[in-house]
Amino acid sequence: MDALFQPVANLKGIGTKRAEALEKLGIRTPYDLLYHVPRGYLDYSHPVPVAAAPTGEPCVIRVQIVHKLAPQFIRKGMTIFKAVATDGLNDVTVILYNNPYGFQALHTGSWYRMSGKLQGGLLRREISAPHVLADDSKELIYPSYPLTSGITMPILVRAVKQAIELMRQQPFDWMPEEMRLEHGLLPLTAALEQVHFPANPALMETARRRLAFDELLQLQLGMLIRRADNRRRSAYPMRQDTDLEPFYGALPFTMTAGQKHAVEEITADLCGDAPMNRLLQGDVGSGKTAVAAAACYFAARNGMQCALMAPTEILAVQHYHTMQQFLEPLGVSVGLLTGSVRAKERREIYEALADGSMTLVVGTHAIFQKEVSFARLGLVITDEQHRFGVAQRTLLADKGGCPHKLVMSATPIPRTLALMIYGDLDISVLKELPRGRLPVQTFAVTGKLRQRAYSFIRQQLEQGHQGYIVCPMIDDRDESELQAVSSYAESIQAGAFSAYRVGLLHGRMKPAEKDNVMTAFRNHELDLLVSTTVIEVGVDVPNATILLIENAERFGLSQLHQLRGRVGRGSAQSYCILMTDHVTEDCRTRMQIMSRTNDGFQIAEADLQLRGPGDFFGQRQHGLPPLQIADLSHDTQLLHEVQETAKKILEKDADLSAPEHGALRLEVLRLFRRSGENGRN
Ligand SMILES: Nc1ncnc2c1ncn2[C@@H]1O[C@H](COP(=O)(O)OP(=O)(O)OP(=O)(O)O)[C@@H](O)[C@H]1O
Repeated sequence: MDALFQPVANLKGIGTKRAEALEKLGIRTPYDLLYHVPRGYLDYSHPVPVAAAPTGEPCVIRVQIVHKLAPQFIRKGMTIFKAVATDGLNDVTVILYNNPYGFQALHTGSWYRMSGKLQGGLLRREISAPHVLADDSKELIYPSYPLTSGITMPILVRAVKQAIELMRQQPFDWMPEEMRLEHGLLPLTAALEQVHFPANPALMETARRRLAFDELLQLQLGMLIRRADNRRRSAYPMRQDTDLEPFYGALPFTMTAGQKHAVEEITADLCGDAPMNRLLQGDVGSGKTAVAAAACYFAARNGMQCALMAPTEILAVQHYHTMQQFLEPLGVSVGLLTGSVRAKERREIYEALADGSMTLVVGTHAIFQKEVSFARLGLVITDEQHRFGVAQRTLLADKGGCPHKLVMSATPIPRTLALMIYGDLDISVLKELPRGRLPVQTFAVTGKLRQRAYSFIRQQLEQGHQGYIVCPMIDDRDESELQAVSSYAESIQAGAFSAYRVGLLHGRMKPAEKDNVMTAFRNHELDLLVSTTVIEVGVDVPNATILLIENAERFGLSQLHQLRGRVGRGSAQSYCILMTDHVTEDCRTRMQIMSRTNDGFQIAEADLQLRGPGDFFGQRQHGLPPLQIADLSHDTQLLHEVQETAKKILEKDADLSAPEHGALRLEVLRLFRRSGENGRN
């Protein structure tokens, strides 16, 4: 078993240079190679006759080399090698580019299977740069691996075969047989072998299932252990009898039962000995900010300072105003710390935070600066939505020993998935929206109806409401796109909306300019705001009742839902118009889903199905180790089984310290090490 964990350079055909290249793929040992699973497979088992091969489509043919032509030297760096082959009935020309070794390996008179795309007419068919396999090969399904420069497919295949051989000599499996049989899983050695060189497609699936099970189980265990670790730390416990009534009494509305319940869960955590690590999940507009404010008030009454981090200046300013409105009348001092706060004010805030005279600071990543120190930081609130990296969160947490942490997210995700992704957090969910909210009515229309849509918007503005028009920009730095959005705003101001006050907001504006526009919109000095997606997260102007999204096809479902959440935040009926001339099936499906439901959970689930978890989570830094085999959106059944298993394992052995869990523990560490960070602390 030892050789499996020695440097990969020891394998035949690898050496130091290739070992360095493999390191780029995260491969250091033969064991790592075993987990470098194929991205796909080339299945040579069903060749078709040359005459029946569809032009330009991937297929496999079985041919004999008839004769090889002289190489054609085209220019420096380009030599073409050709051979004529036949399947017994029809000829096909095999073409290789700059591949003398591949050409040498083809022998006249021998039979091969070739995978590629056929081109040319019926009389002169060609196959360019095919993957080639000797016809008498025992393995007909071949792996196709992610590669890196200096490592070709044959090199990797040869190395993987050696790694498999090493594992075969001394098979091992961390999973007890009983568990394996209970879940119908292959032994580890067989699974690793079959995932690389499957005897048939069914076995490949079974092998993947075993490895996906392992991966998910290790992820789940890692998250749960981290949660348990967190519980063992000690935090400053707050007083249970802290009176929240003054806060509730000063709120301009009555909290929903859901909000109150979330506040209870949070304050119970704050009174515990261990630091809180909680996710507050709620659909768009569900009132998470008020819950966060209650938590800040509670901490403040206990003499602790709080930090609330927003992703953009616009949101930081908005949260700052909200917190001021809710908390300052109750004697809680609130400060704003963003990149555009002037140096003098900033210094004052630094001082006030350091000497403890300021209780709550709201800001962007400006809060991370090393000049910022707190007298007694007790609570840190961030928004998962806000794409703070784990590293940044850690930085802030470091500023105050072991503060309580609350993460807010407006992306409702299915429960099994949440248990996995946020396995290290406790979860509070806001299920209902504040009373009196009406679902946003949503329509998908084509550009032909633009004038009607504008007239509909005018009706809303006429009634004293406000509206947004969102113009997507692919690239914020692209001058011509920026120009297009600006001209759009100018042209509607001069035309369809000449009787109204139109504002423009885009990502390239200076923070102070953005702030001015948002303030004007909030104060109803503007009726209509043309905006790029900077309004996407969290902007809260309840008087806005109409939203038009141009080129709606450019957005994924979750993003459309976020955008739509900018209206329907008051008691008036709100509307969302999705404008698109796109007619693809996928786009139509998205528009239909949006028109049909306002339920964030349903939308998130549909989004997950349509795009897969990679895109769904997008650039958001959720701090999860990258999964190589399992697919969080499709392996739902497996997720259930894994969660049950993880629970059972930890009930008996909370930190996997029992000797029989030694190997499993190593695997968990390996998985988390792959993510390059120590996670969500
Ligand atoms: N219980 C309530 N009753 C009435 N209005 C409420 C209540 N709670 C919050 N609101 C108001 O609802 C609006 C939305 O609240 P908030 O901005 O906290 O939503 P959110 O959950 O942060 O949404 P998003 O994820 O879209 O930012 C705000 O204008 C807020 O003042």
